[in-house]
Amino acid sequence: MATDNTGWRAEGIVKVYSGIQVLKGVSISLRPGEVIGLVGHNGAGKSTLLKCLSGAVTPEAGTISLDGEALTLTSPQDALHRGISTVYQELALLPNLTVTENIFLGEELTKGGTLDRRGMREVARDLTRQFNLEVDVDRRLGDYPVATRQLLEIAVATHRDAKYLLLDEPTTALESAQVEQFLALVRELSKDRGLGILLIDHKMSELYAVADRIVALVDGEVRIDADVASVSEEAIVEAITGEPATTVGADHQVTLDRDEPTSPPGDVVLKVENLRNKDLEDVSLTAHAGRVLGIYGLIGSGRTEFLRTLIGLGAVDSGSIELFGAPYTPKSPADAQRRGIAYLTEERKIDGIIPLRDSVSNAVLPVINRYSRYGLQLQPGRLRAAGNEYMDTMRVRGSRTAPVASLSGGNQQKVLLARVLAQHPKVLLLDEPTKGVDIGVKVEIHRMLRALAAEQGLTVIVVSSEEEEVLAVADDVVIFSDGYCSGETQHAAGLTDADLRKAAWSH
Ligand SMILES: Nc1ncnc2c1ncn2[C@@H]1O[C@H](COP(=O)(O)OP(=O)(O)OP(=O)(O)O)[C@@H](O)[C@H]1O
Repeated sequence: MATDNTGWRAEGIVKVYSGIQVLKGVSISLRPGEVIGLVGHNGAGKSTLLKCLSGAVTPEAGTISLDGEALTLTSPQDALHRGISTVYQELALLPNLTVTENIFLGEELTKGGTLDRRGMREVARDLTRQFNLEVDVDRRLGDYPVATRQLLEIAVATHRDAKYLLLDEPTTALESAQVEQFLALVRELSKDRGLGILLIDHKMSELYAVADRIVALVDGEVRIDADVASVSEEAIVEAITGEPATTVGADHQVTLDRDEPTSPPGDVVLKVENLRNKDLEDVSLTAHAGRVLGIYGLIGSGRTEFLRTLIGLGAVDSGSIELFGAPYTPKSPADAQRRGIAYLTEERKIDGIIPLRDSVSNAVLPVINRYSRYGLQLQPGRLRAAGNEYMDTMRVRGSRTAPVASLSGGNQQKVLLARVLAQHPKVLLLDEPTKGVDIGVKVEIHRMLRALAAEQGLTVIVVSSEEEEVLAVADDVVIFSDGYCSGETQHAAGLTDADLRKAAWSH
């Protein structure tokens, strides 16, 4: 805790949603140059705290002060003018505007009463260069991958004279090289430029790499607030999950018992040969029943486009696909679903959740036909019961009747996984399945996916930017690079993080 008045301090913050105290009197302080790592289970209240501190929501009780002076923040703009800049989980920049327009949104430069387009473009170029972002500042932001947009959000946040930076899970969309770049940036911004940074992150290794202090929130209360040197990862994992760290594992060692027998490759379920389209140069691979196939590759390597092509969202210009031994031409997501393929998107906000429907409906909507008697009359009771069961399996925390958009980010991700399970698929295509999911549940999801393959004979295909995740969950691994996949499969058990990174770069 700060002993003098420098920095900002929040005390006794209480936030209530639907009669429930989501924050139960949280106190936290941040000094210039300091990095706080804020951790906690999905739904612990981390994003809500950040929103209270940035003026996006008003707490029911509590005080915030800056350098000893009491503050009442009325909006994020208000906070911004006082030097508090925030990057939320939901990206806020506008995809239809250019990179430059996004950087200056609402704060455009003028010269002689007119917009100074040239000046703005120059600043934009400088800023993107500083952040090693290879973007054309005149292009639409929406043309760039999520990772680029995420880094740009951070660039924009620091650009506006920020003294304090609040970041909500900024690394979920980044791959390892970009994460390293981001962590270096956090160090530079805090230690060289003196910014105070509050960083929400589920990955212990990232927090231990940059944080000076760790604050762990559990069910809306501060459970740990300690210098990073004085608190062990195990203690934090235990506080968050309520289980000893030895059974859960910190994120960098989320490995399952690799001695467990993996089933030998069963029938070939999916065989892709020389698949080509505008995003895929030449992709061949084979996936078997009863196995988990990990697809590893850098962002832009074609891994996401490949999954989308398999469900009919990308054209097949040439090459062949066989599904269960018969030729398969992907037509549409609905057709793919009828053939037993379930797909989890990486972009839950764009083509995932239906924000205004509740979580149970979100999980079961794609299989609604199964619950209508004689194809006519819906059986809502059975439907909800089934939905609730999947919510339990995925340990979704939060209201099941409120709009799913009011659930925490990690819990929304779990709802989407529940939706995939509800389809009783034979083939699972999962793009970044544990994005934003907390440490405890992440391990559970890995176990569940392996069990679905080993015990029920499903074919599970997982795309992940995290080497640890690929190695923890997959039996076999293929590498995507620049739209190519040779089809050469390696056993995950013998591989290391470094092997994967090297392979992805050297193809
Ligand atoms: N606008 C809202 N309306 C109703 N409930 C909300 C709203 N925003 C958050 N909540 C609830 O507050 C609780 C805390 O959510 P919050 O998003 O702060 O969690 P979190 O710790 O950031 O989780 P995650 O790690 O999943 O991002 C959750 O139970 C969530 O459903």
